[in-house]
Amino acid sequence: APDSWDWRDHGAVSPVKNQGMCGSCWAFSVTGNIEGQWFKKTGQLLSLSEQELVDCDKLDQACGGGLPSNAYEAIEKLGGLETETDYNYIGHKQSCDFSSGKVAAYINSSVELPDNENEIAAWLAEKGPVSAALNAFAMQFYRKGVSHPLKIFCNPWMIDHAVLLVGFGQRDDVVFIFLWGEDYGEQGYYYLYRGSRLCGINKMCSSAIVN
Ligand SMILES: CCC[C@@H](/C=C/S(=O)(=O)c1ccccc1)NC(=O)[C@H](Cc1ccccc1)NC(=O)N1CCC(N2CCOCC2)CC1
Repeated sequence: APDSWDWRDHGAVSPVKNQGMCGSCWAFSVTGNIEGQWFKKTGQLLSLSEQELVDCDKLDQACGGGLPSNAYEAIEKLGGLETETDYNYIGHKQSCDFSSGKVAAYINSSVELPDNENEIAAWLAEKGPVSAALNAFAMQFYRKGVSHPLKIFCNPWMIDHAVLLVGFGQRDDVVFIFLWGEDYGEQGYYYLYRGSRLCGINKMCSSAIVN
């Protein structure tokens, strides 16, 4: 893997979004990953719909939480994702308003990444931004710089938040974590120390596959 990589420099990451008062991080994590996979396949960066998942993904619990693995399966069954413009974000669950004629991006399958941080970095640099999950405890205190919470405050077995990894290595060998709302952290980004498997960031990395 290269010493550092940042998909924001390569046009694979849409502008920072804000999920509002809805626990839809799982949907944002997955749309961000699929935006990157679609970009890699077509060269086109689309902003894809989280609201479609909140309303139509019956395997997950809308604003009450979800799992990226369920969301990939739901997207395959639905037939794909509409754009943010066609199915815009409301921030609470409504009746499903999906129309297959408006599908802008599809996926064929999904993959779980290994839990080795170097292998995750290599995969990310080659294939695109990665859906990840972690214990979000330390995030609530984060303002800027490289977060290096003590393990006792960030139990890697208490994973409760899904995010999108977009890069690594610019500073103290960190992993960039894309968050929601640009007034959060550093322009909407959270930098976590890489190399100690902090907060379980390595345990649930995944990606959609677009053939
Ligand atoms: C209330 C849900 C909050 C939401 C997103 C958090 S959040 O609100 O975006 C946020 C933003 C900033 C800091 C901290 C948290 N969290 C989730 O969706 C998390 C994300 C996650 C957790 C663990 C592994 C992978 C991904 N998922 C969850 O909360 N859930 C996962 C599935 C679970 N199902 C219950 C029924 O049986 C099947 C499983 C329901 C809860």
